[in-house]
Amino acid sequence: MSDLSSLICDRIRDVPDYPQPGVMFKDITPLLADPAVFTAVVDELAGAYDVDKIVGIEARGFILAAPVAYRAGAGFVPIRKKGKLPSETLEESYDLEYGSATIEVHRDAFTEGDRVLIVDDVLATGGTAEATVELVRRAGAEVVGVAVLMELAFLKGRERLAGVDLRSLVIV
Ligand SMILES: O=P(O)(O)OC[C@H]1O[C@H](OP(=O)(O)OP(=O)(O)O)[C@H](O)[C@@H]1O
Ligand SMILES: Nc1ncnc2[nH]cnc12
Repeated sequence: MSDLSSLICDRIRDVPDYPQPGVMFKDITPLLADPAVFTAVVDELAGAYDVDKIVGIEARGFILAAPVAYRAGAGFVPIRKKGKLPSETLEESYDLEYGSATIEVHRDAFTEGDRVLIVDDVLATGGTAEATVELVRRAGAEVVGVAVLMELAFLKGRERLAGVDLRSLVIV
């Protein structure tokens, strides 16, 4: 395991049975509160891709994706839960580890052919990431990759992202 991966592991707290029995919740708030680790994560992701836009997924994805966009000199595009974006949207519905949701992106969020990196905190079943890839492509952009802090390998989310470059800073 790399130095950064072990720092990340040390700063992610396991919370059993949240938000429902049987789920081991990966809480990133200790990592966010540690300036050295938070900065190292943002720098690592911002330096690894040549993209026009970074996409962040509400809500935890925003916390990582916005500083990555700033550091990379890229634009930031929010993917929001249904009903929060004010202009015309595209939407996708999906299931995740502990529920289901519908997400949206503004129809005009991208310039045709924009190269895009999707950033989120956790990849679990992959439902959220798969729906986001679909939305970005429907909106006319190219998905260069998906980057997450932590991948829960036993939920096999990676299998739902066939053909997509997936980078997980930690795989558990
Ligand atoms: O791989 P999946 O099974 O789809 O799960 C991963 C998603 O679940 C969490 O978001 P959540 O919908 O809980 O929203 P939040 O960021 O608002 O807490 C997490 O931030 C990912 O986006
Ligand atoms: N176990 C988990 N911990 C944190 N975020 C999640 N999103 C989906 N499953 C999760």
